[in-house]
Amino acid sequence: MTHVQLIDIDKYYGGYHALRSVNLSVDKGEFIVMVGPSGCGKSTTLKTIAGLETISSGEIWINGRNVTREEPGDRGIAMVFQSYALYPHMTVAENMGFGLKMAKRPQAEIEAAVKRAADILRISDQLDKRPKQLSGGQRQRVAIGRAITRSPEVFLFDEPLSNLDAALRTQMRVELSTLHQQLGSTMIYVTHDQVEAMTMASRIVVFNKGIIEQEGAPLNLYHNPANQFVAGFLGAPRINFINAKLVSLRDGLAEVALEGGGTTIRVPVGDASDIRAEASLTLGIRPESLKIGSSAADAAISFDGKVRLVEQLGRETILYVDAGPLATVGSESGTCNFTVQLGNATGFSAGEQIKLSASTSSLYLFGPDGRTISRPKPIIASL
Ligand SMILES: Nc1ncnc2c1ncn2[C@@H]1O[C@H](COP(=O)(O)OP(=O)(O)OP(=O)(O)O)[C@@H](O)[C@H]1O
Repeated sequence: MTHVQLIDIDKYYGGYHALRSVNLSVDKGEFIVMVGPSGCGKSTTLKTIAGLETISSGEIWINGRNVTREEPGDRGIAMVFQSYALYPHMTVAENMGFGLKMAKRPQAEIEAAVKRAADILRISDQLDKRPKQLSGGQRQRVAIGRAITRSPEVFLFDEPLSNLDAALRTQMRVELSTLHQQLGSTMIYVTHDQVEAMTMASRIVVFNKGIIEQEGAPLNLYHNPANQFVAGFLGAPRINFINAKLVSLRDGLAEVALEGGGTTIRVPVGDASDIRAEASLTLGIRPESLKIGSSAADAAISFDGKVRLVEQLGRETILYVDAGPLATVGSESGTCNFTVQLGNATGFSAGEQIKLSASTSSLYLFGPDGRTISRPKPIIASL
């Protein structure tokens, strides 16, 4: 059942067009995570749902009701911000019960709601403390508890974990996912953190310059990006892009010349009949698809490189490799950098010469307009 619906939302800040015809349907109980580069309109979208920003045109529906012109307090939502915005002079219990007190609910109901939320968030022993006596993680739990006590129809989260250290963030991520399972509420969540997006979302929505580029289940977006922007945005380390040119296109097979490398490869493509020879294309190779040596099965592309930096993370090893004349996109100062992600590989050192290869079945190809025209074949596990 559709729970939150944004219909053709446009938002101008003065002359600046911050949201451009945004359409989004959120089902009851979904966990939507909105991602995108800084300034792309994520927070604005969240604030328009909350009613903290008016929209220039379009409609917002929550639970079958057109709330476009309703006050924030009447929309049945609760929002948790990056800054916890707790009242310093109130106890934890008073902070958590404040919304209900303002709504003039009976004291017994407030106490029961605070107790329930505190039990869920495991802060029952902190209720008499003041915010300054709490750790960052505990404060954020109080802020979430304040949202829970109001039994909202929809939770909105604006980067709620970004002020916490890495360990606490991981813990809170698990707790928020558990909370979502327990409450079964609709949650809409903005983050810059890829891991949060990939692990918490039932659906990720990728924003760019005020539009939605693509939405879908996390792994589906990762494996089937609609375009170069989404492929470049999801994935850490980031996908490698190489400039290329279309030589010819025949029987669904594109002959593609890699710029600078003198290498020509053949890639099966989907609908690319509108693309002419000599058109500029971009080849994409995920860091985990690059193999050392020419070991990639059906190695379609292989080249020599020099290791510039080795990052050993225990579970995995990341190599940053300069690879001669090939023209990678987005690398600093015109150098050609490839990122290679290996399992826990030891024995590599800066300055070392290596050979890299990738198989045809692991390549992405993007058209002149950025649209995905070829993507890796899905791996079908043999039983
Ligand atoms: N109150 C405002 N007045 C004018 N422009 C604004 C206002 N709020 C946001 N903007 C502009 O609208 C655009 C979208 O802002 P928004 O805060 O939604 O981005 P965001 O995707 O949440 O970014 P970030 O990830 O950096 O928080 C930005 O270019 C921003 O500068």
